[in-house]
Amino acid sequence: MKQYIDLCRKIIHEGCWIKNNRTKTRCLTIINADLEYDVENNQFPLITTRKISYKSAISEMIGHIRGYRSAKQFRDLGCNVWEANANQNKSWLSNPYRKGRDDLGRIYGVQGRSWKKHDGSHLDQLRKVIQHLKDGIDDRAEIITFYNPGEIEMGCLIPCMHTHTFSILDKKLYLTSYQRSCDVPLGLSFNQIQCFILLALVAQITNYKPGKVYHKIVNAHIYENQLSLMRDVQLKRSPYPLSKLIINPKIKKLEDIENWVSSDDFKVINYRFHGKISYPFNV
Ligand SMILES: Nc1nc(=O)c2c([nH]1)NC[C@@H]1CN(c3ccc(C(=O)N[C@@H](CCC(=O)O)C(=O)O)cc3)CN21
Ligand SMILES: O=c1ccn([C@H]2C[C@H](O)[C@@H](COP(=O)(O)O)O2)c(=O)[nH]1
Repeated sequence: MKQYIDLCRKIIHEGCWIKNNRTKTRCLTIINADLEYDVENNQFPLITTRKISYKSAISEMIGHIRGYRSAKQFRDLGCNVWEANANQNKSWLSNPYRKGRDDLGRIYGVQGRSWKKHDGSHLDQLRKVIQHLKDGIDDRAEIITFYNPGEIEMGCLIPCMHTHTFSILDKKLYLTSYQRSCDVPLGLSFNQIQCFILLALVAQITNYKPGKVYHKIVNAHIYENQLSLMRDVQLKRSPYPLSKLIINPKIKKLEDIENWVSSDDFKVINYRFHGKISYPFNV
């Protein structure tokens, strides 16, 4: 929790006001943040200074792993956070690539699971990385990237956590995750959980001990309409000790995640939290 609180304080003390054209809202912004999560010692980075819907964050990650492109698919898994980006942003609603209600376009998992190649075939980046790791291979490019500059206009949003690199060191698996843009009050509460479970899950299905996640953020911001809740409510609270995460040991392969895994396969132990805070969501 300390690193999250320090980041929020840093944005408030050192941030610059930047007008964001997409949302028409000003953001207090800093450039560069480095966070770490200790998966080896099961220090689950679930925010304690407000109640977090962690099941929704876990379901979102499962959806990206499955390559979902519709807000309905996310909803059916128990994650409602893509509804607004699919159906409320004016420029996406008039985008010719949008395939009707709930469509998100070629975002995140669509690129991760079916990157279009020059010859018309598709590349499954995640399957390649998992196969390599299982075979003990780290080619120093065990990279899954959702950022396809040639298809940006085909999605409702440019992927925020856009690249995940896995590394093997001393029989342990590490993850470095890159994020270009971070809504610290809302998005980061989810993204920390997602980085953690991505390493924990991939380590489990490739038979490695998990090590750490290194989470590298470029633009970290607090929207103007979120600032007083963060400064005067959330940051006034004292954090509780971190919780632990138990993942169903029956999850053994990628197909399990594709076919039956849900947020019910993730149990959070000892989650103590302060009351709910409803931050505004800027579409
Ligand atoms: N402005 C903005 N911020 C984001 O964090 C964000 C986007 N847009 N667009 C795409 C995704 C969607 N994400 C979101 C969107 C909403 C919540 C949110 O409203 N969270 C509530 C609880 C929601 C629930 O109960 O499921 C929260 O209080 O954390 C979280 C992540 C992260 N992303
Ligand atoms: O996983 C996510 C997804 C999105 N966000 C936030 C970061 C920004 O506030 C918006 C995206 O807006 P852009 O104008 O495309 O940067 O969503 C996040 O924090 N985490």
